[in-house]
Amino acid sequence: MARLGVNVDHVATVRQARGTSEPDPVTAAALAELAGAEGITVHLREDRRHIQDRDVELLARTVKTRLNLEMAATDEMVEIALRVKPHCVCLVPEKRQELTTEGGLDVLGNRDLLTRQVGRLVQGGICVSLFVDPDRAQIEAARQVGADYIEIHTGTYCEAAGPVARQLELDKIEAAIQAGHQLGLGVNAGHGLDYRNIAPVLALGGVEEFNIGHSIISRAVLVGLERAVREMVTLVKGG
Ligand SMILES: CC(=O)[C@@H](O)[C@H](O)COP(=O)(O)O
Ligand SMILES: NCC(=O)COP(=O)(O)O
Repeated sequence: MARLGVNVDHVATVRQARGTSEPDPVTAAALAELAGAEGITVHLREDRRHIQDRDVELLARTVKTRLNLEMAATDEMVEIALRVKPHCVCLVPEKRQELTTEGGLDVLGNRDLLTRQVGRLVQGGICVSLFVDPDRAQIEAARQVGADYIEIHTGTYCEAAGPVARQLELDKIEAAIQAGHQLGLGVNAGHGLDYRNIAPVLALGGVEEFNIGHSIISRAVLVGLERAVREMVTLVKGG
């Protein structure tokens, strides 16, 4: 049975919008684990737009399940990972202007860099995953550069308009899961998954961990709003 890893980046997005200390993604991670999450994911972006270094350091000490640190394959990030020792690092592409990750890593085009950075992380005892599009050539290259896992980018499937396009993307994900297994890689998946679009991907089987963030944090804001308002109404009424 697959595991759920909860990405708490967007708890930090709300905190950073005010520059205060709340809501704290470290507290959110603990609540996610209490609710049954079997992993916590954070993306420490080079521009520090949401998750901060302090979050990663505290999460590395407090997460009781598995901490999956998403990051670019830069020297700065590899040095942070080697110091804080998350259970797993997922190397992802980053562009300064993007709103969120727009695709998988070009492993084929960055073999030398990735071989070096994956090697440093593996030597440091950290399991390494590469965030890739569902593309056999990229998955083979992930194996060649020494990754333990791939995380299949599901964003294109999630955004596909109409059943034909969506089925096409689902077929690519199915082939990618098979390719990963044939090559002896662990297979995770994520990006853009929500309460509706996850079912067909789950039905494919073969995915060890789903990393999901935006849809869970968005839903938490709405399902938690009524209670939060009631608590403030009680205070305002002097209750
Ligand atoms: C790699 C991936 O698919 C996501 O975790 C993404 O990197 C999240 O980044 P944002 O939270 O900044 O959208
Ligand atoms: N790696 C995918 C992830 O961590 C969560 O992505 P999203 O659900 O926030 O799109």
